[in-house]
Amino acid sequence: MTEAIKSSLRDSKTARWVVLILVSLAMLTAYLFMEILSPLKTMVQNAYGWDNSQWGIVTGAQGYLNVFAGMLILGGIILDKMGIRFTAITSGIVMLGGAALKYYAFIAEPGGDILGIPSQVFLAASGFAIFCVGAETAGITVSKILVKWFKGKELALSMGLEMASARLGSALALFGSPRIAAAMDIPTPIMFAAILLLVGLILFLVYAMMDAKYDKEGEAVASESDSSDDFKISDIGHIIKNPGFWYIALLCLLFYSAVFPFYKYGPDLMVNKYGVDPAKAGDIPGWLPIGTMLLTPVFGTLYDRKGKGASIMILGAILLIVVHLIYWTPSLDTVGFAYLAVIVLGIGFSLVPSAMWPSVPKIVEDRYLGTSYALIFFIQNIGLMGIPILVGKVLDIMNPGVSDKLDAARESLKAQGLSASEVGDKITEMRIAGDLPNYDYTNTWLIFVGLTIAALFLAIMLKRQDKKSGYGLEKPNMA
Ligand SMILES: C[C@H](NC(=O)[C@@H](N)CCCCN)C(=O)O
Repeated sequence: MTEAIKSSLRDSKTARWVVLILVSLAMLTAYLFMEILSPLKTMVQNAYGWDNSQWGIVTGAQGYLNVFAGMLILGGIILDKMGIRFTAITSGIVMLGGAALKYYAFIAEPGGDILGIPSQVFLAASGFAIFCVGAETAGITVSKILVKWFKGKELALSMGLEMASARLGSALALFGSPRIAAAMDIPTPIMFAAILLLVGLILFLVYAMMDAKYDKEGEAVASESDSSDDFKISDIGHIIKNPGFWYIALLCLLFYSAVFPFYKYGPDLMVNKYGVDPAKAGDIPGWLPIGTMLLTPVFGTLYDRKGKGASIMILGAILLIVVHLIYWTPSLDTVGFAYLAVIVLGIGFSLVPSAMWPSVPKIVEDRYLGTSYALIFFIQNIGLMGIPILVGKVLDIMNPGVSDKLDAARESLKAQGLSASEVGDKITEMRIAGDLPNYDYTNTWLIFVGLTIAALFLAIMLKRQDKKSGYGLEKPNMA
């Protein structure tokens, strides 16, 4: 009888799936906020006069605290020391705090400079940097939650479904945000997304109650004492001596740098190169997360059953080169090509992660797994920070005078007493009519082409190292 009560929660399929729904929806809200501003680049620039470098400062803020202040590593240590409940709730609060600051930057439109950066840009970047500390920590916490509840059961499936839910969050932001901004104003979608983060925090609180019950039932002792997912500073020395770790970490950096920053610049590319209406700027890039939701589990199953992990990563990198070459080629400027490229990107962005993440346990020993994932995310964040900044800077350099012309038009409209939203709408109209210039992305897009070529090179090196070290990347995961 006592045994039956003890094991009731963990063995309850319903409880497990309730946990999965709670944390998946919480991650949906996190990924939704992560991309809420991405499809608004054209509108934000038209309304507030940010140049591309300033856009890069805000969208690259993902890594300021996670990389420079080592918050991702600290998040791993906090998770290890303070446990799942504390870290889940704290990360929810941190995300909400960062989101509130970002919203304030847009609603208050503060004037003046902070550290030589326009106050609005500085506060929006600070809010996003804080939010991303919470979001990355929430990501590693949710993985640990799923291991706790699903280990030995439907673990891979639960992880796939949680990832699909997160991708749905990105898609909702890309499709919904510009429509809401066009119908209302720019701060409104940010406010909605912040309110959803509050819902995400409530979901984490509900989860914490279930988790406390689970632990009370005593079953958790075994799983909590399984320290394979814990972050340990002492492990770092062992991990970085492994060449396979470096290949996969750098591949992750290059690969994700060619994809996630696409969310930040792709919608504006659609407006400037393909003539898409800014209120629908996220529609074409929005098919990327939808495609990956469906395809990642398919390719994951393929890898589980048939193997060929290193080859899958090589194929994924080749597809990414094709995609970015299509976006780069000036003559391929009809919407059909934009859709074609995003479909191929969806296949590539499903292939690589479905092989990359399950390959890590083949390269590093189980006891170093938690630390390895945190380190890979840390290295990945360097790219997620650096690439948006670089793309913004290069875009400004490659388009001399464009921001100045937009600024001059904005100033004269402001002088007529129009609000930021009204100025934005007018500038948009003038750009569509050809009275004001658009940005030419051609040379700038070579950054993405270069990243994908480097990713292909690393994927080939990883396959060679696999042959040498016998990681078994080409072997199926299932016996
Ligand atoms: C699993 C993986 N997640 C990450 O790579 C996170 N470190 C970064 C998420 C940033 C989202 N803009 C993924 O989402 O594939």
